Amino acid sequence: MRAEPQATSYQPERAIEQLSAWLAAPVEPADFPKTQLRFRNDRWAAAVGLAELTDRQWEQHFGRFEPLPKTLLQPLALKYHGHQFRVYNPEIGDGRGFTFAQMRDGEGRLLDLGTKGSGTTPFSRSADGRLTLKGAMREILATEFLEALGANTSKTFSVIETGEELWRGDEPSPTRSAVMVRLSHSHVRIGTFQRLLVEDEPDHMAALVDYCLAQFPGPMPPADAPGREEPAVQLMHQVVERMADLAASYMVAGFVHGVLNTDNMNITGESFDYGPWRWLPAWDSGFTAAYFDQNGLYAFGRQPEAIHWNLGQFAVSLRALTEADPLIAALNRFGPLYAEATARRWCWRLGLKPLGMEQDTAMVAACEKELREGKWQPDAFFFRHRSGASAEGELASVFEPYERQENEHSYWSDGQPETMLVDEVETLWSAIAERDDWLPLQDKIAAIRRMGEAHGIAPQPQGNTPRED
Ligand SMILES: Nc1ncnc2c1ncn2[C@@H]1O[C@H](COP(=O)(O)OP(=O)(O)OP(=O)(O)O)[C@@H](O)[C@H]1O
Repeated sequence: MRAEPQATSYQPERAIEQLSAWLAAPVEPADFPKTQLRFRNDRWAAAVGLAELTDRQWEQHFGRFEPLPKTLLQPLALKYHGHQFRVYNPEIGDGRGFTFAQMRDGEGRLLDLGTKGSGTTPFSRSADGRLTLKGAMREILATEFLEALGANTSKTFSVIETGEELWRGDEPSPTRSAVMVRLSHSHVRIGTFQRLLVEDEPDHMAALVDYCLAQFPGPMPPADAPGREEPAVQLMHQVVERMADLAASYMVAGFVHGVLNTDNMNITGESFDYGPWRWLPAWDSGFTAAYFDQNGLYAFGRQPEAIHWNLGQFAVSLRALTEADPLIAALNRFGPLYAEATARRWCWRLGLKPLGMEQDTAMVAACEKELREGKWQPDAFFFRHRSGASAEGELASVFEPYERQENEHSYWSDGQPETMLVDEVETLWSAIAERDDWLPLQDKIAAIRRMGEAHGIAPQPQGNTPRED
């Protein structure tokens, strides 16, 4: 388990510039009518040496995009394609965002500050390049709640209101605008590789593989893995490992991402792009988040399969560099890795020490049965059964052999767990929309962080990074 991100000095980087001639288009930020700071993530600002900025400086950098010292010379809109709901779309790319800066954290790991809602780019098509304030608020809530539940997620770093009126089909309009900055170990997507396949740029793809292996290091493939000396095969194994863990983290969190397209799959395994997400009100594998997902492609229980399918598209892209068999061998590790990660994460959320795959898997199955039959709201289930408590009948005997963690944090004595159900999200938004009252949101963020502390998140349980501990 990792400690609190260490306060570190600011360490600017420009690694992406090696690739930008073919990976990105230089762009200009929008000139907004106003910049009003709404959220600054000082916890993570400290991790990259930016916590000392005054609010005024913060607005200049993350609302006006005045360059941070010694990092990228110009904002870079990244080029990518992607399968959206299984249909290939070659017309995407950063249409309302760019990589603004790169830096290293206290452990030398590369981080990007990427924007959303910062203006149009060559990839905007007919859209406005903007983000709604409500969309930005939803990004804050999703990232904070996932982080507190141990998922490997991008961090919402900054939200600044920008004073424009936006028109959206899925919000009462006009609606307020914002620009968001997120912190993430990369913005290299599966769709970034798909584009290089379609554009027939194998040399660039090889350079991108090398960049990923160097900047986001991971373990070597297993000793018996075919082709394990090849960079493309190494990257495939690492990405399969990370994505299996990502899929497990969604399931154990009871989280439905909603839009698991290949352009929303970060090579580092970090979850990102929080649009129509929902948390489960009940343990229902068919529960769907996005109103436009009529066929339930990205329903709760289909998320591991969707992520596995995306990995298949990653393998197809890497065929530009290597043979099929070693890639298929890597892909075939997904199922067992997913099962292992689910058992590990499930034990973690319940505060139980793992007893081995067979027993842990049986314990998860018994919990799922109880979740369904007892019609539990999932957060309430995990809260009540923390450290094997409050179980009756079959479940009590399943928990019995487990060594339990002491629940020392006061959170576990609360009457109710923190939840992130849609009604509360709407209530938090109403306070802002109707009264410009930001206090309920601030209180909620504080409560989520307290829940994270109770889980021992301070804040990186499995590492917010692909690097092995
Ligand atoms: N308002 C908009 N203006 C311009 N482009 C947009 C807008 N909304 C979405 N897009 C573009 O449509 C594509 C798919 O959008 P999607 O919602 O998956 O990404 P996003 O939320 O904008 O960004 P990210 O994936 O970086 O979080 C992307 O190319 C995105 O940049």
